[in-house]
Amino acid sequence: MTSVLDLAPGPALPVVPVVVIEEAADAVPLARALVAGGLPLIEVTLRTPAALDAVRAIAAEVPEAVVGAGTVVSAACVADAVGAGARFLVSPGWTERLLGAMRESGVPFLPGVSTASEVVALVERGVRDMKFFPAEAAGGVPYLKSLAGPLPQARFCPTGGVTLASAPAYLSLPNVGCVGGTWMLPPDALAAHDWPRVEALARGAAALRAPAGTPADR
Ligand SMILES: O=C(O)C(=O)C[C@H](O)[C@H](O)COP(=O)(O)O
Repeated sequence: MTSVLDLAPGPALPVVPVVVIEEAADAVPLARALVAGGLPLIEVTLRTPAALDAVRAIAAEVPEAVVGAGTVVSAACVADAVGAGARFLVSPGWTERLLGAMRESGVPFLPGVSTASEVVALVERGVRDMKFFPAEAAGGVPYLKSLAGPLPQARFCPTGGVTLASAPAYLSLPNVGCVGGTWMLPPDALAAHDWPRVEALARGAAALRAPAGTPADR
């Protein structure tokens, strides 16, 4: 199956913006700002009542975006997200049941891990791409560096506490395909509908170099 990391058109993307949306009406202008800034792969977290409507609106009205769902923590979330038009799924963790539902959904998925045993268990189940969450709190760059030795087959999207300043160190690691974060979507900019600011922050994130050797570079 296609990896989430390979979904966006064009060159490999260094950053997946993670959206926490309060107002579904903001979804389309927000997605357009992210796309204009160069971040077409958009993860909408299912944390707010507006999330599914936001996924639906972006899927219907922003064809340049590849919208997915985050905070997918149950089989019901998988069904809701795919039903709303999510083209990929991201979870902060995983269970056998959730992994089964994500596999059956037919769309690419990134299950979350924060320990070596969880990585081994996913590799054992044929999953190579995973979210490393919560990246900073779980050990950050040194932790991922340590995993690359014994588990080089796993490729990570570190998310959780990652910033514009810390992203380059992650992106320089051989086992990092991209990073996820919310820093290009400050709550005050969203509340003020300051889409030019979101676009500018997205542009800064998109300008971070995608790691060499990510699929689009091969
Ligand atoms: O909701 C989810 O599914 C999550 O796993 C958590 C998010 O990926 C992080 O909360 C990212 O947020 P920042 O730390 O602000 O970059």
